Amino acid sequence: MNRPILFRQLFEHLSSTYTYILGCPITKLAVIIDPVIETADRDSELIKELGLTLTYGLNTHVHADHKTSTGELKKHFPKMQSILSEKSGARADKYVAHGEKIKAGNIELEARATPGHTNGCVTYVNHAQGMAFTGDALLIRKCGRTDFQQGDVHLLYKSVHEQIFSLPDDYILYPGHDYTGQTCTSVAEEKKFNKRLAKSEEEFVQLMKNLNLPYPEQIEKAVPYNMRCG
Ligand SMILES: N[C@@H](CCC(=O)N[C@@H](CSS)C(=O)NCC(=O)O)C(=O)O
Ligand SMILES: [Fe+2]
Repeated sequence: MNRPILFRQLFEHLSSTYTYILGCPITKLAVIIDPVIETADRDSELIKELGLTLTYGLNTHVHADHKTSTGELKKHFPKMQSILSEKSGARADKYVAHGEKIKAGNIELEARATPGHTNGCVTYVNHAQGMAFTGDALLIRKCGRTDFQQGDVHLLYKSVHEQIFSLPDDYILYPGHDYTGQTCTSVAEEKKFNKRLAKSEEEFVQLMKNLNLPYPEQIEKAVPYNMRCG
């Protein structure tokens, strides 16, 4: 019998960040995606309760709105290695390139480079379960902003259309944040209903120019911390 993977979606309310745990039921090896410093103890306790050991701590990008807990989690799981894109320019134990596979027992994630929100953004795709972890490249019905950290509106449009919308329609997409209480979406839904990316590139560029969002409250502290502590 193919036993289902262990999967948890966790929320950190100060930055509205989602953290994901994926564990192999046989080897008990696990990965965590986008863990947050404020919830490091909660996450490590849950991982231990599930009988799992962390192999990798993945960041989808260098976050601007919160500090990552990949450094902190190494205190609980000394063999854990942090992972970031080779394009991020930040410190990490291991760098991933486009197309590279990350394995922990029967968990396998394909790293797809999805730059545009930052130049080091990665979407991690679990083909066996039909799931993708998009970080801030794609949020439910919207997307990450492109007005700091080497943001590039044209590149984001290309990344999402070529690397995320090209996945099978029924793949479930798990975002880096949600500010409206939603948890996940699907490729089919976002191709049809995304308020920014379902539009033409020209319309998308205009929309993104006029977002007028205030900078994240923690940006001054979070970016330098995440550059050296992944
Ligand atoms: N108010 C929040 C920050 C909100 C924000 O800017 N979110 C980012 C993702 S975190 S880098 C974003 O890209 N948002 C796009 C959007 O349309 O909401 C805070 O102060 O932390
Ligand atoms: Fe971000």
